[in-house]
Order: sequence, then C-alpha cells, then structure tokens
Amino acid sequence: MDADPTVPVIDLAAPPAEVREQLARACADWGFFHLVGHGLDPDLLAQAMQAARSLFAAPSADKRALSRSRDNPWGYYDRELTKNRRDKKEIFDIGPDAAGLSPTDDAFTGATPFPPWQAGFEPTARAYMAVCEGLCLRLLAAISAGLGADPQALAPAFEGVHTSFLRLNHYPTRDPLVDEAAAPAGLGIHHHTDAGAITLLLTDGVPGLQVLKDGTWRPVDPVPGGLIVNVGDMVQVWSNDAYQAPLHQVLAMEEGERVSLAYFFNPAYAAVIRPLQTPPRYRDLPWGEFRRRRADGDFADYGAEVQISDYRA
Ligand SMILES: O=C(O)CCC(=O)C(=O)O
Ligand SMILES: [Fe+2]
Repeated sequence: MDADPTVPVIDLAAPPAEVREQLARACADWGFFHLVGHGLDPDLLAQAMQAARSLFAAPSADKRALSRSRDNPWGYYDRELTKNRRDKKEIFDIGPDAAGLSPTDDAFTGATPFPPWQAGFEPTARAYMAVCEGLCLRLLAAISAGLGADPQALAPAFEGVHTSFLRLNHYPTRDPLVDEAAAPAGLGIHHHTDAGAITLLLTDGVPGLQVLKDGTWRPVDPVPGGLIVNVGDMVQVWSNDAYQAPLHQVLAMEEGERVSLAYFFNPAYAAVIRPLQTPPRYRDLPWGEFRRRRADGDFADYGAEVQISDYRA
C-alpha cells in the first residue's frame, strides 16, 4: 500500500464495467471518491455555488428570519451540533419541493423558506438538486451491481418522495455566535458519518475536509471539475458491512472562509433498509425513524446519537 494513499478518482465516462469495479473498490477501501466525467453542466455548478455565497453574505437578521424550527426542518441554522458539539459553520437546508405534498406524507416535507430577496435562488437550487438526483440514481445502480445485486435492486427505496435534501455549508473565519458568549465552536464539522445513502459534495476549492482512513485523518482536497462523493450509513447496511460509511470532519476555517454544497441522497421516509446479502448483520432498519432520531440529535442535545450499530442483528 502507498505510504500516503489518496482518495481515488473515478471517471464516470469510462466503460460501465470499469466504473462498477472502481466504485466497488473505492467504497470498500475509502467510502469516498472523486467523481469526474459526471456530465453535470459546469455553469449550473457555478450558479449553485454563487447562490450559496450570496445567501450567506446576507445580514444575520435576514438569514435568521429563515431559520428552521422544530416543526419545519428546512432553512437557516447557525448552531448545528454534531455529536453534541457545536460546529463552526452556518447552514441552509433545502427540502423536497413541497408543492402538492400533504404534511402527512412524512415528517420532512415542510416548505423551505427561500430568501425572498434573492430571486434566482430557488430555481437554481431546484435545478441543481434535480441533476444531483439523476446522478445519484446512476451511482446507486452501479453500487448495487457492484454488490452483486440487480442494478435496480435499491431503487425502490427511493420511490415516491424521497427525503433527499441539499445543505449549503458556510464555514466562516468568525464564529457566527461569537457575540452570544456561547462555548466556542471547535471544528467546522465534528467527525460524523452521513446517515443516508450517497452524498454528493461540491466545494469552492478550499481545503478542509478530512476522512479517517486506517486511523489517520487524511485530506480530501477537491480535484478540478470533480465532485466529492461518499457513501452513508444506509449503503453500509445494504452492503452488510462490505462498505463502511466513512468518518469525516471539516477543519475550522482560520485564514479564509469556505463554502460547500452537500446533496444528501436519502431513501423515502417509509423505506425499510435491509442488507442485500445473507445472513444479514442488521435487523430491518426503518429509515424514517432513523432519520428522525439523527436529526433530533443535530438540533439539540438529546443524549447519545443514534447509530446503525443500534440495529445490529
Ligand atoms: O463541507 C464539507 O466538506 C463536508 C460537509 C459534510 O460532511 C456534511 O455536510 O455532512
Ligand atoms: Fe458529512
């Protein structure tokens, strides 16, 4: 093995069998990979990044007027907890298009409070989310095939309204709560795994993301034109532990700010997740329940965060 291994780069435009094989290896070794040849329009990526930057540049009071709440998980937040420690960042979460959904469809279908002063924000965010969804479905099929299952075996978990969302992350150099004499924030994001299936990350090029590999924190610095992809807890369950959802963190920004857009490709609220292989190492895992318990822990300190190990067979 290399003395200093780095996260692999996968070209989605390569022949499908090659992609499948590289993906399987990257998921088994890292849980992270850089994705190039993804075919997403660079102008749309630039517009989405610019929309996020403009939003975070707005005055605090305007952003806080869009804050998420107990009843609506979407919108602005500047006191996120990871593992019950405050992160040095502010975020804006965009949920599914709530038009036409009844509030009873699931617990995550509230309307996103879009910034009324930024006209192009919503259409840009929706267009970006749509291409992320398409790309994640392609990756899901390749992951499923790489696990020896039918390429469409995992798709039913995403039928209907899936609970995917787009999170805009802003890591400022100045703690947003510095005036509140709050306990100081530590990292940009404390170490965690992503709860869902696949995360697609677009960054502004500023380093800061790290993955824990063989006991060492290693940088995941973006490659030009590439997206950073990692698998989440649900892929670990489907893979019956052949793949591990990687622990990752973001350093606190000191010199200059950083912006990233994380698209979390998550199953439908009612989906039940179970390993593709037998004997299963996990009991049936109701995604909606898991997601709700994880989200509660991000919002406030309710004790130990729910983990997939709580569902081990
Ligand atoms: O900003 C990044 O590089 C990573 C963000 C992340 O891990 C998350 O939002 O879950
Ligand atoms: Fe993450």
